[in-house]
Amino acid sequence: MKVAKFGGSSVASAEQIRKVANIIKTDPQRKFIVVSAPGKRFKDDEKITDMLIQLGEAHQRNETIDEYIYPIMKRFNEIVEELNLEGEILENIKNTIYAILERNTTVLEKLDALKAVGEDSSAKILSAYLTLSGIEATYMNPKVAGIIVSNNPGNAKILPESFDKLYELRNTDEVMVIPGFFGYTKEEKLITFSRGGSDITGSIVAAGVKASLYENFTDVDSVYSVNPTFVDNPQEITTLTYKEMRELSYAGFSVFHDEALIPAYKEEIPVCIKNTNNPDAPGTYIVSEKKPSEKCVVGIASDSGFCSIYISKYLMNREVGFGRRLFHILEDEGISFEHAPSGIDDMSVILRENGLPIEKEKRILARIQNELNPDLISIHRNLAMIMIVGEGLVRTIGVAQKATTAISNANVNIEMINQGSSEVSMMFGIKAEDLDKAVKSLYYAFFE
Ligand SMILES: Nc1ncnc2c1ncn2[C@@H]1O[C@H](COP(=O)(O)OP(=O)(O)O)[C@@H](O)[C@H]1O
Ligand SMILES: N[C@@H](CC(=O)OP(=O)(O)O)C(=O)O
Repeated sequence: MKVAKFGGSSVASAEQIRKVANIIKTDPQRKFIVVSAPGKRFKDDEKITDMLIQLGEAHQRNETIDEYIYPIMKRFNEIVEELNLEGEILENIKNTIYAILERNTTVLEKLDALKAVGEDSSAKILSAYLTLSGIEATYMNPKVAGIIVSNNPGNAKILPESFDKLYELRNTDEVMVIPGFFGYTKEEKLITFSRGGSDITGSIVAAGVKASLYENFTDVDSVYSVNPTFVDNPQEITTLTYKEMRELSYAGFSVFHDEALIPAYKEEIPVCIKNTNNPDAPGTYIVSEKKPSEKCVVGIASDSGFCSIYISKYLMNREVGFGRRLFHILEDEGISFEHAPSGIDDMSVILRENGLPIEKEKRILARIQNELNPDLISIHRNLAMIMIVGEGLVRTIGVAQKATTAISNANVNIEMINQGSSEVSMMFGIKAEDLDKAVKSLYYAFFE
């Protein structure tokens, strides 16, 4: 039996939902369906999740909310009407939104409950439409399904007891439609995963019911070897290992959430990325092992929005506990770091820029200065990271030289190189403004 997750672009309109129903119809193995909230129908369209967040923020500011609720209801109204569904669903969505706004909960809990309305409504709409189309289907709330999560609003983590509970759903005769993106704490509080988290729900359900395949339906035929916004018609990837995909999605392949691989990986459930608009295309398979290929690099991922804290102190290597004290300061300030390359007298800590707002920057620099007494400390913002990924990297000579030559041919300065800790990737830090030319040059060096 298969778990199929349909992303925001797959449920963005009535037309897309009809395609989804056909895909479910053509394969009776597709028993567990996970859906996102309606996403973008065209480039500059708005995602329902973003509209719900704006509504929540306006409510917090005590603004009138009608102008925020109206476009949300208009989107759902169009979908429900075009699919000829009962208007009762719309009433239900509207009442849910108002009930959340009136509830006496914390700001973050309220925002999470609002964000979940998108996925929850999609699941109700799709199950009603499947039933109308003659497929026995039922809406299944994540609480009833057993998706139990930690109490971290906007960043839930799955709790291990969820999987046994999900296993009990395994022998269903009906198609079960589960909203993605959220679960419930043991105290029954609704908490969402991080953005893009319906992929995580799909993987959790696949692991729980021990599916034979987790299909992730989106709007591209496959995972491409580079983000298609950088290069026209990039090469398609037919097979990736979990390790490769984890690195690539962490580093910017937004087609699949980087946290979504872990549950499927632990149960060795293959994942297939497929296109709702072209379901006959074979898609990209993510598996535990693949035949060694002649290509050592499978993908080049990149992301901007990083910054680095650079610290230099003569004889740092001899100062016992220097690194620990530095990380302790970051921990104390609630900051997680991404990478920490170091030398004899120097250390850099790479962070996501949104984790280091300007108001925190001053305090942290002062603490590092006072508590670690370095010779030099500086912060560099607007950095981008490029990750070259492939299981073949370890056994291929000359990859670093090929990559650095490609970056220098693009006339781009490398601010940082990180290789070694992960056997399947090599990372380069550059200025964000140089990202486009560096990625293009790397792509041509490795794939053309
Ligand atoms: N390497 C890549 N291969 C394919 N798609 C990619 C890649 N990197 C980024 N993307 C983007 O991911 C998008 C699909 O992910 P997403 O927008 O989350 O879809 P969904 O609406 O199905 O959740 C694609 O349209 C594409 O722009
Ligand atoms: N709707 C949520 C969760 C999600 O997974 O969406 P999508 O499938 O559109 O990436 C978000 O926008 O974050």
